[in-house]
Amino acid sequence: MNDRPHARHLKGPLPWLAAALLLPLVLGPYHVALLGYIMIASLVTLGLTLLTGVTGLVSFGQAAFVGMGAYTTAYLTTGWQLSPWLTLPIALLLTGASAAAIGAVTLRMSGHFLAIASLAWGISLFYLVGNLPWFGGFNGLSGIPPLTLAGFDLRGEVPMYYVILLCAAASFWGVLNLLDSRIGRAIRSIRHGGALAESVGADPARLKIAVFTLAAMLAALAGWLYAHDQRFVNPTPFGIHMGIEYLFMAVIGGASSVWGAIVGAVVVTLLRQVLEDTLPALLGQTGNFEIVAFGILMLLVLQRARQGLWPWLVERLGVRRPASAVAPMAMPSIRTLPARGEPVLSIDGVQKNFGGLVAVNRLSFQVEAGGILGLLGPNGAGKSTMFNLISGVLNASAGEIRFLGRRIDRLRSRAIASCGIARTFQHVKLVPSMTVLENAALGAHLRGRSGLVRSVLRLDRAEEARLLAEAAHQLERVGLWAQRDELAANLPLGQQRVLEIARALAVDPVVLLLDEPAAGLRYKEKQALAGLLLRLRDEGVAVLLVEHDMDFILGITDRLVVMHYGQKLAEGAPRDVQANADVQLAYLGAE
Ligand SMILES: Nc1ncnc2c1ncn2[C@@H]1O[C@H](COP(=O)(O)OP(=O)(O)OP(=O)(O)O)[C@@H](O)[C@H]1O
Repeated sequence: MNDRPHARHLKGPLPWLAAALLLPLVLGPYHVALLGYIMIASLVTLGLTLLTGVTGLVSFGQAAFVGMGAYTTAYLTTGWQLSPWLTLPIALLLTGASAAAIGAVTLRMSGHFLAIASLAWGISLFYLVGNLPWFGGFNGLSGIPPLTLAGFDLRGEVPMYYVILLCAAASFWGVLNLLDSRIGRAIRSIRHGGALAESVGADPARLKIAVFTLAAMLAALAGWLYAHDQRFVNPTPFGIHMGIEYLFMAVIGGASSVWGAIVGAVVVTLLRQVLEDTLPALLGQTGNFEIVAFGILMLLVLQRARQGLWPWLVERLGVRRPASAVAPMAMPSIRTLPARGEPVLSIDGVQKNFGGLVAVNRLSFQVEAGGILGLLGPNGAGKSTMFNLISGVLNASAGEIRFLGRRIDRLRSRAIASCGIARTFQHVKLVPSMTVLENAALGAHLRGRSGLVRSVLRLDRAEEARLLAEAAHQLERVGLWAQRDELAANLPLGQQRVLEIARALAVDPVVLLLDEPAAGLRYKEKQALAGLLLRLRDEGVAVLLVEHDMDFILGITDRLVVMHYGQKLAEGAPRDVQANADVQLAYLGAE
């Protein structure tokens, strides 16, 4: 893909930043002020990009957080005469803390429940501020002091433009850094189901709250800038209609892309300006007719460019990411593998009921270090349920599961991953918008330590290079090195399964749980996979395999457990199990 003749690469944001620095030299005060306003809006939209486009959480309430930032500084600078530079961290912390509290309650909800909750907090904060006398009610607060720096008064369009530009550039830089980090990859995986993030040891619930808090803090920064730019605040610009307009900006610009935040803010703000100026004259009466035009634009974008204008433009121009400059290098292992033959997983009388259905019925078996155990059974026998019980996606109704003697059947998936139990999924779970390399690096999540702040400030680069080198090593190991810069969505299904194995190997597993890894692979690819699994076995890794391909499973497993209606029908060496009359009747006979 990257060597397509017409492929162009993004030059990076520096030329744009240079242009933005020079614009006030050629534009008049009105347009400089308009640009400042657009950049303030793009800060809120940037937060929404993180929240909605990247993490998949819809919020109509972002304008309320803008208001929180604006009112905090308005109140403290006019009522308490605090310096605006002091009110900035106060506004950020207060809004961040409120968002964390709101997020802890509402982010458990998903889908439309969260969107409805965001409407609720957006509306309540609007009326709360409007009705509190010390915030000036619906008349608002005026006399907000201008920003000053080393004795210089920064009032006026041009000085404020540069302050806003500095804040916006720093925020975009921080968010880009975050998305290009260990934490960023985990955040990007969340919208594809918490099970994926948990399977590599990340905590989706905490990450969601962190993203929500960060988005609210970006909105608060926008509010602080707005208050000192306008020097007057009232509740109107922070109402629910603005919350919806910010969401329009994110979706129209392209909610999954950071640069879409700017495109959306530019398009919606300019369009509103033009429509507000022209529509009353055209229609002969005043009213919020621009909302109708936004609605139509939104429909057009959703019809023609569902991902938003920026991704649409990138695709049309054939812009490609530059190739990754990473060399494969394995990280030191974080665990010592148990001695060959030692039982690592002990399943003891495990049962799982779904209402009246017993999907797994008092099943017992062991998985040993340096061995490949195949779990067989006809459709509906309970194999995937057993997988999900071991990996912590489901809790057992009865029985015990032990890993190296320690009970794990009450642990969550991420705790199980941190023990060194890595898995793939029957229905492939990848982050389609991330490259093959990034998807593999997701598996190395627990092998890094850098948190959100270090990632935002780009202090994680040395660790990040090690994680990517490890991911590259695993891609080389499974035969996907050549595809490292390809988007995961562009791989054929068989290779997507192999990529899941690379991601699982990056966990540095003691046990590898593979759910139908050979499904969709061609003959040669199956042979390569068999070779890889045998090498892993020889290195001492324990492999538990669910597979329907008989030749594949008979060729590589040391032992087989056959399930039927949730129960164990047979266990033993592959050839013995194959010859077992009960198995032939129940399963092999049906082949
Ligand atoms: N979450 C669930 N709720 C209710 N029933 C379920 C659930 N998950 C699985 N089952 C049922 O449990 C039984 C075992 O399903 P499971 O998916 O574990 O079988 P399997 O052996 O993996 O089958 P396949 O090879 O088709 O994937 C089936 O009857 C299935 O319908």
